[in-house]
Amino acid sequence: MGAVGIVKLSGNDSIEIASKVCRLRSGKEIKKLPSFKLALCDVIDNNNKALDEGLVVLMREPFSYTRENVVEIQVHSSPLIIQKIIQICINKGARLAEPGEFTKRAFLNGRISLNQAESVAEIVKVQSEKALYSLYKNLRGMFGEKISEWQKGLAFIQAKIQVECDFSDRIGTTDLQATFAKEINTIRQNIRKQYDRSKKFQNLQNGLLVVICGKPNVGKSSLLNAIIGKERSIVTPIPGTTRDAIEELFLIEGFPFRFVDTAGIRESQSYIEKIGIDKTKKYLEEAHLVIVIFDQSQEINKEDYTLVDLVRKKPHIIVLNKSDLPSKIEIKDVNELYPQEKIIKISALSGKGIDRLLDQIVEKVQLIKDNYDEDYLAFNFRQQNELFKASTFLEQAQKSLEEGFPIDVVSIDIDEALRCLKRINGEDIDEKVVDSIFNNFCVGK
Ligand SMILES: Nc1nc2c(c(=O)[nH]1)N(C=O)[C@@H](CNc1ccc(C(=O)N[C@@H](CCC(=O)O)C(=O)O)cc1)CN2
Ligand SMILES: Nc1nc2c(ncn2[C@@H]2O[C@H](COP(=O)(O)OP(=O)(O)OP(=O)(O)O)[C@@H](O)[C@H]2O)c(=O)[nH]1
Ligand SMILES: [Mg+2]
Repeated sequence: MGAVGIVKLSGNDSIEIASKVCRLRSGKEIKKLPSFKLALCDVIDNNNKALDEGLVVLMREPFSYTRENVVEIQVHSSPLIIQKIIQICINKGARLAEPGEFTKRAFLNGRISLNQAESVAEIVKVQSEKALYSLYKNLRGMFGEKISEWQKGLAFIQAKIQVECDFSDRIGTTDLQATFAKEINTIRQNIRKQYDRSKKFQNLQNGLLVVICGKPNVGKSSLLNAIIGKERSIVTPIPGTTRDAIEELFLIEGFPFRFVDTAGIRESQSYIEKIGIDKTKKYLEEAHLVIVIFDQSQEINKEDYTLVDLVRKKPHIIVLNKSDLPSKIEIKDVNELYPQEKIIKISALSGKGIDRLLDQIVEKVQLIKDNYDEDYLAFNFRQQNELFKASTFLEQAQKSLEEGFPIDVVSIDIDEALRCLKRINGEDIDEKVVDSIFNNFCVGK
């Protein structure tokens, strides 16, 4: 396997510009090439001198990425060659694409919705395998389909409410109003569920924070190194070695985890060590999961106890390290501190038990295995916010119905909710918002 470099041109003049840059080996004219058929060519500079051989392909409007005429020139992927070709294309009348411009055109020309376009931006920076499969579904418009389904449902309820409003002057709660309220609630719950899943997923996407803590010298840094498989954190027999928190990203079963090795917690006189310990406490507050380590070759002492309160409210895993040394801790003593916790024996030094610990981490972060189904999601704050607003408007509509408010009031809230859903797909949206979305893309997308 290998990689090639591609220079992509889109727009009315793209075929003409490409004809001046590429000379087909067959001697034929580029503009006569059929779409989607590669042809061998020489790339020529401003003096008609060939600088590389390449393959060229036309994708004629409207059947292209942007729905405009697109030409791609595939060459050897040397930055110098690519740079030169770009310069030659500019001399022949092309200009550099703005960040996200190809995808923006695909959106403006109606090939994809805004939420599909946004998934392209996410795809290029994807960190976890799981996210990849979800993003593919967004890219293929499955989230958009779901939104349309909700829109249709709401529009239908809206119409039924209007009919009711025109032909009856009943005010006050009726069976019919209760039915409408129930129907709205069903859609609201689906929207809310999608919002919650999306938020949860964002946590996964950013990497779940797993904080390793324990008193000094128990083997926290050794454990971090053992998990990630490299000597990232300094290990010495001197208690108080780690001062600053050390963070490393590591994938388990396709999900990113941010593992943090922290300064050992103890009463310290050292100014620097105190700063480190404060940082540990901050990390503990943010942690999604805490790994508490004991050194089972030493008896439990009061420093171990100080940790109990700090991690009580967090999901945690208890680890007895240095299992290769004679044991001085009874499991039942640790159980007294952390009732109901399964205790895992490991040796960070030999690596024994680390796999079991990783399994336990995945199990502990339950949402990964159980609640995650590789489905389409709202991937960014903009989309999540629209879902949240839509569900709030529907809650309001439902309440108004249940409390017998005039039908117009209900109608306004449903309209607002519909508008939120529309904006996710990019309808009815401010041009400035569209610009700011695409400005955050990288060039070439
Ligand atoms: N060489 C190359 N590879 C690439 C891209 C590209 O632009 N060029 N893409 C850039 O992101 C992605 C692929 N996405 C694409 C999506 C649609 C079309 C396209 O031409 N669609 C037409 C034709 C469909 C057909 O013939 O089946 C269409 O939808 O009408 C091209 C690329 C990833 N790989
Ligand atoms: N025998 C044995 N020694 C270990 C094991 N894990 C760590 N050690 C040793 O214990 C000492 C302390 O290890 P570290 O990983 O630096 O401990 P720490 O918890 O990060 O210590 P501080 O950063 O000082 O809080 C080092 O000498 C390690 O080699 C183990 O599983 N078995
Ligand atoms: Mg350390």
